[in-house]
Amino acid sequence: MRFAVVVFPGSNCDRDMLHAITDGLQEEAAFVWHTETDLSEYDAVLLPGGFSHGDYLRAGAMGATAPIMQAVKEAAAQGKPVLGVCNGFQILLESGLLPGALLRNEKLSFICRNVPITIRSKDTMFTNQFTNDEEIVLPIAHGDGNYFCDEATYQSLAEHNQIIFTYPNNPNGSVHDIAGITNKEGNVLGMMPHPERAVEALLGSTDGVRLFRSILIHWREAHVLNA
Ligand SMILES: NC(=O)CC[C@H](N)C(=O)O
Repeated sequence: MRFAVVVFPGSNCDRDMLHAITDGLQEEAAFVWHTETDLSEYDAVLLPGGFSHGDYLRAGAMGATAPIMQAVKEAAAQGKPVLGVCNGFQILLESGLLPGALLRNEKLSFICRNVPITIRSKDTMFTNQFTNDEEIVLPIAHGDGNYFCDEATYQSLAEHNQIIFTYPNNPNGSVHDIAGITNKEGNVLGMMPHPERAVEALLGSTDGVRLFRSILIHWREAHVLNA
């Protein structure tokens, strides 16, 4: 399986993301610069964390206008897995691929620590290696991680099982403790916690590998086992 790691000016988790795929998952991954326009040779698209364009204007707002985003939208429309982590989540929201917005953390300070995360749905291509209500540990590292959507959007997210991760101890003020959501089709996931920083026991958690393995297993079931 071939993963694209999209790199924006100011991305700083792109190498961790590549490492998670090539070393954690033992699959292929390549960097794709934000000015590129074609992702057709990839099976999945990863938008890494960081500070694209220095978070100027709003975090993710300028990244969302990059030439590569048209190709990301095409990949999403084709049903390919698209994962945005942290700044990648911010870019997915700003580009309209996911609903809602990420505001400044409630207490206005940058938070960088491991936190518990609850799996709310294992029935996705990103979470099939977990169990429902399982608690895992992932690092967070953000200043703008306070997820917000209006009540109607929340009701729709809940109704369509699009809320995938929540915080049992809400660190940033996110509405309804939301840490990660998918689109209605379930193939675009945005999340604030960093699975790519949780792929080695030495660094405190390997729970992130199970998320990447979920994508691989889903893809193999759809493309290899049925071939
Ligand atoms: N680790 C990150 O991706 C940081 C995200 C973002 N720019 C913030 O501080 O909110």
